[in-house]
Amino acid sequence: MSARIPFSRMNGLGNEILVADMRGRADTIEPQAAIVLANDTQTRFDQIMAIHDPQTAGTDAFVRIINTDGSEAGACGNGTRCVVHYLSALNGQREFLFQTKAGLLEARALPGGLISVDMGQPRFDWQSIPLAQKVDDTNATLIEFPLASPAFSRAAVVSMGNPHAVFFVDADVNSIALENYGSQLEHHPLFPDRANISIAQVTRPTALTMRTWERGVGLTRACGSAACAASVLAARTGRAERRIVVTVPGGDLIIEWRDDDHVIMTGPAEWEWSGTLDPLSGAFDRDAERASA
Ligand SMILES: N[C@@H](CCC[C@H](N)C(=O)O)C(=O)O
Repeated sequence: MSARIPFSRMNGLGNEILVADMRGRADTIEPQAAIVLANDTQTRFDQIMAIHDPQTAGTDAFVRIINTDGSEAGACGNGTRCVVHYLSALNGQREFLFQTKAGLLEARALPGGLISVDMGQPRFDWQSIPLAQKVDDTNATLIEFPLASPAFSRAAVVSMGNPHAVFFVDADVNSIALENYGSQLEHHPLFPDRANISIAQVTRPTALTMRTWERGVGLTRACGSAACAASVLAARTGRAERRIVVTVPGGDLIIEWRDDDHVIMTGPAEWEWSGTLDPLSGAFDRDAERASA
C-alpha cells in the first residue's frame, strides 16, 4: 500500500476519463491498479490521464495516457480537456502546455466553459502513422480484410499523435456494425502499433457524424483525436471544409484544421466525482462530501 493520490472521475462527451494527480511523486499508476480500476463499475474508464511533474522547462505537466488494456497512447483529446478542467478548478489557471509521450499539447479554458486543445499537426507519411509497409496514397489505403463488409475495404489514415484509420461511408454510421469488425481492424497487419478505427459520414461540407473503436479500449462514446483525424481527412479528400462540427455518440466537437497546419479541437469536459486511490493496488475511496454535492 502506498500513499493515496487524489483523482477525479470525469468525461469528455462520454469518453470516460480518470484524472489521477501524481504531481510531487516519483511513482506511477501500476498496470495491476489500472486493471482493478477498469473492472470496477464505479471507476471503469476509457483512459486514465496521469498528471506528473513537468519533465521539460516551460511545460505545466507531463501527462501519461493509459488505455483500458494498460497500453499507453501519445494523444487523447477528450482526456486533455478533462485535465484542463481539473487543473483550472484547482488553481484558476486557464492556459496550459502539456507534454505527452508524443509531444506537446497546448490547451485553453475558454470563457463560457468550453475547452480548446491544439492537437498539433497531422502526419500522413506511412512511417509516422505507422503503417507496416510503404503506401503511396494514405487517402485511400486498401485494407485486405476479407471478412469485413464492403464499408471496411478502404481507409484514409493519419497520425494525430496516435494512429487513426477512417472509413468514409455514405450510410448512417449507426447502421454499420463497427463492433463486429473493430478489434480485427485495430489489429490488422497493416498497423504495427495497432490503430484507432472510425467510420464517418460527411453530412454537409461543415458537418460529419462518426463512431470510433478505440485502440486499447473498444467502442467509445467519443474520441477527440479520431474526430480530428476524420475532419482532417475529410478536408484533405475534398469531402468537407477545414472547420467542421463533428457529431459523435456523446455530442458535438468543433474541429478546425488551421492554415498553419495545427488542428484545434473545442468541446466540453464534465466533472463527475472525486476521491483518492492507491496507484499500486487500485484501491479507492470516493470523497463523500464532494460526491454528494
Ligand atoms: N480517447 C482519446 C484517444 C485515446 C487514445 C487511443 N485509445 C489510442 O490508444 O490511440 C481521444 O479523445 O483522443
